Formats: sequence, C-alpha cells, structure tokens
Amino acid sequence: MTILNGIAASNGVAIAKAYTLEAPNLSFETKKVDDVDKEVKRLDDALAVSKKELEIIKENARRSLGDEHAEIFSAHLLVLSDPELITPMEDKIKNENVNAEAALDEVATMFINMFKAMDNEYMRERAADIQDVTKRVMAHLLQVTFPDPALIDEEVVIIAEDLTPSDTAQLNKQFVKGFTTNIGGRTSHSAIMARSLEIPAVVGTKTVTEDVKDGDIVVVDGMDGEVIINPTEEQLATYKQKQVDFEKQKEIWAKLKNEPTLSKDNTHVELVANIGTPNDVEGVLNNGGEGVGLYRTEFLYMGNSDFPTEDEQFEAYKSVLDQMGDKPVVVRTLDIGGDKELSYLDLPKEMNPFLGFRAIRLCLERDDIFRTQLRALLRASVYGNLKIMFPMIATLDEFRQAKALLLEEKANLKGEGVDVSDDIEIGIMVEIPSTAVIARQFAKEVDFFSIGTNDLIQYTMAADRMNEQVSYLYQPYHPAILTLVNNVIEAAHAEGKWAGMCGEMAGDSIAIPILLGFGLDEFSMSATSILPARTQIKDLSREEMASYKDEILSMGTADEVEAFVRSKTNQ
Ligand SMILES: C=C(OP(=O)(O)O)C(=O)O
Ligand SMILES: [Mg+2]
Repeated sequence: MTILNGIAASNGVAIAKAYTLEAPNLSFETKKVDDVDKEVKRLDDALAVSKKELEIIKENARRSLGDEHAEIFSAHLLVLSDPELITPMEDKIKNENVNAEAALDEVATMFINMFKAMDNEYMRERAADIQDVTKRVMAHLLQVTFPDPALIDEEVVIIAEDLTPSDTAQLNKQFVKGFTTNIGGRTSHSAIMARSLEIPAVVGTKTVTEDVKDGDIVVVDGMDGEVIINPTEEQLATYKQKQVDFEKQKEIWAKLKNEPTLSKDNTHVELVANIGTPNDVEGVLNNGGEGVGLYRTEFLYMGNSDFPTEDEQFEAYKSVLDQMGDKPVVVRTLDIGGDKELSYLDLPKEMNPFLGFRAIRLCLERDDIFRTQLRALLRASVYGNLKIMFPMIATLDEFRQAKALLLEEKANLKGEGVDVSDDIEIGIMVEIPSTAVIARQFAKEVDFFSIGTNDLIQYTMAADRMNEQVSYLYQPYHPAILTLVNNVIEAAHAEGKWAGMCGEMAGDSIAIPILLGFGLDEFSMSATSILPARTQIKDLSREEMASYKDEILSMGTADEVEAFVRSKTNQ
C-alpha cells in the first residue's frame, strides 16, 4: 500500500483498477520479407482493426459529446480508406520486399511532410490526421497496446502524466471512475472538465505514473487529494464508506435544487454554472443552476479537425440557449492559447504561452475567425437570454475594438434581414491585473464584469496555474487578490453594473462568505458545486459578512484570512 498526496481536483471517491495512459513505444526495424502477400495482408488487417476501433470511438464521442466532437474521427476514418495512401504502401511491400511497418512509416511520413509544407491550413490538418492514424495502425502491426480512453469497457481509474482537455473529453463516465495525474492544478483544464463530467480526480501527484502498475487497485479521493495504491482491506472499507457518505450528502444537497439562492438575511445571489459544451447543460439543470455564467466556447474548436463553421457554432449556441429557456447564458468568445491548443491552427511556439498570443489578442488579429463566431452568436441571440463576454481583456482599447466588431457584424446581419436581439449585454472577463486595477474606467463602458480568478491569481502572484511546484503561491484568499476582487465589485456597483465571478474561487467554501460580504452578484462554478454553495449561503448573513470586509482586506496573509473566515463560519 502507498499513499500519494496531490491536489483535490474533483469531488467524490473512485475505487477501481488502474489503467495507465502512456504513449506506446512504436519503434521498429526495417526488414526484408519473402512472402509479400502475407505482409500485405498483415498491413490490411492492421488497417481493418484500426477502422473498427475508430468507428466505435466515433460513436462513443457522438453519444457522450455530440456530433461536432465526433467529426474528427470521421476525418481519421477517411484516411484509413484513402487508396492514394494505402496503395503506395502495398506497392512498396510488393516491389521492395520490405515489412509492413517500414512501408507504413515511409509512405505516411512522405505525405505528412508534403502536406505540412503546404501553405494551406486544410492540408496541414490532413497531415495531423495521417500522423494520428498511422500511430494506431503501427501499434497494431507491432502488437503493442495503443491506449484508448474512449475504448475502455471496464471500470478503471486512469493514471497519466497529464490529460489534455481533448483526452478528458473522450472519457466515458460509465467506465472511467476517476483519474489521477502527475502534473496539473485545480484550475488546469483537465481538472475543470473532470468536475463537469462529475468524475473524482486528484492531479499534481508528481509520481503516480511511476508508482502505479496497470491492474493495481487505486483509490482516488477527490475531496482530500489522496491517492491510495493497493489499499489494505481496512482502508478499502473506509473509502467505500466515504463513497456512501458522499452519495448521502448529495441527496441532502439535492433538496435545494429548485430553490432560489437566498442568504440567511434574504439577499438573493445568482448561482450559475460553467460549461464547455451543449451536453453540459443537462448537468447544470440537474444541479439547480440559475443560468450559465461561463460557456467556454473553445471546446467547440478543440474537438474539431477544422474551425467550426458559422452554422455549426450557431447550432451549438442555439442548443444551449434553447435548453436554458429564459435563464441567462454568458458566452465567452474564443479563448485559445495557454494550455488550450488547436491542432489545426499553426501558431509559433512561445516561451510563455500564458503570456502570449491568445484569446482576444488572437481574435483581434485574426478577425476572420472572430467575426464568424460573433455572427453565429448574434444569430443565436433570439433564442434565449444571451450575454457575450470577451476573455483576457488587458486594455480599454481591446474592449472597444472587440465591441466594434460585434456591432459591425450585428449591423451586417440586420442588413441581410437576419433577426438579432437588441438586448444582448456585453461584458468582459477580469483576469488580468491591469483591468482589475482600472475597473472604474472599464465599468463606464461594459455591461458587466466576470472575474476570472483562475488567471487573475496566476498573473497577480506570478505563479503558473498548471505547475504544482508553485501551487503554494496559488492563493485565492491572498489579500492582494481580495483587494482586486473588491475593487472590481465596487467599480461595477458605482456604475450600476453587475459583477460576477467565473473562476473556480466562486465555488470555494472559504471564498463564498467573503464574496457574499463584498457584494458579488453572480457566482459561476462547476455545476456540481452549486448545491453545496446554495446550502452554505442559506446559513450565511450577507450583512454580517459585509461587516468583516475592512478587517479582511487589512490582513497580511492568506492564512490569516482563512483562519478568520473559518472562525466566523464554523468551518
Ligand atoms: C474562468 C477563467 O477562464 P479559464 O479558466 O478558461 O482560463 C479564469 O481565468 O478564471
Ligand atoms: Mg482565464
């Protein structure tokens, strides 16, 4: 038995067999073969098995994530049936007497290099597709396991160095009971996705991939951030009980599902959810969300092999608005960059991607991409209560430019006779310290603020949100963070605007009383945090919390703040 400590990333307890997600060793030797027909058959068999697998994966992705996420696998399937690619491989075996591995590798590499060199985005994507598919076929030829989270068909806990957001998107909740990784933090996007999938997760264990072997029994305690490898009978019983207790707790929370969020002294605050795809809306409604406070639209781009078209985006936005009825839906425009990459957008490697060419910076430069999204949003606006916000705004100028493009596209659509709502609020994410500092100036021009603490904390504390070695600096209750947050809320209210928060801090049980006292209007969090937060707020007095504001803001450390809040709220 071994116990590892990591960062608690998603609530719940998972107990299952380990499934290690590792890149397989695909090295091979080029060999001469005598029986070329047998070798061609070996290649064809590997292609056929790969095809079968991809069809299953595509169907799983379609069922759990929707059509747009499944499309990438259609592109992969096309590669496997393309005679222009397969025939030269077969010819190579027949004419040069080489083994299937060598023929596959040489022909695929030639096409990949050729497509990559083309000044055409579509062809460069084909290169990425061929690369992906070749690995799968090669693994079959070499008879090594190709880890496929989407193909798992027994209950497992996934063990990985890290999970990309698109790996996470492929996980099938029915079988993947939890996951644990070496790296990552509570606000890395794999952790955020784990919470929307409601899968227990512990990230940042540093060594779990070294400590666990396939088939070990692993307990993932997503509440306390512990991973227990091959637990004793006694420990197993303890964690099974913890699972049962957690389910009971959820039943108690569920009683507030259809209640408004009212503090003890009857102040209403809005508890809304963060989502990544239209499929997440079900979880929002099941967890009593009063709206969507952050729709991260980049997942629509990430699950695709090409930019989603205006119509595809329109369908996704309309679907969310339709499902939410008249409840507010805040959609954030494309926030790509940082740990969110697009395989088909060839951007230069950067030294500091989190400080680089991302989000609104990229959208203002590539206004073709941006305008397509804005048009799709505007067309969808008549189907519900849409609000639009721009990510990573650092200057007033960026906001003005983004808003001007939005208004331009609105006028264009109206000119084309398309219906567009006239009541769309336009706001910004406050996640860059410069914007938090001059929130007063911004408040005169925006309709609302949504404070993105995941980034605001990393930029204020100069501590990478993904790096567990500096996670001790990632301090939501640091007086510097609280001062910025308070500044933003006061600035909004001085201009009669509302202020929300969509960073993970909004669902944190120590932060909630502080934010309630500061006067935050809207709390946007993982859907599963909504009912615990509503339960907590019911027992808090807004007036009492407000009376502690000055004292909290004058404290010197996050620890002092935490101890103070705990003492006042019995935590
Ligand atoms: C909500 C935020 O955005 P994201 O986590 O997508 O960067 C944030 O930065 O707080
Ligand atoms: Mg952010």
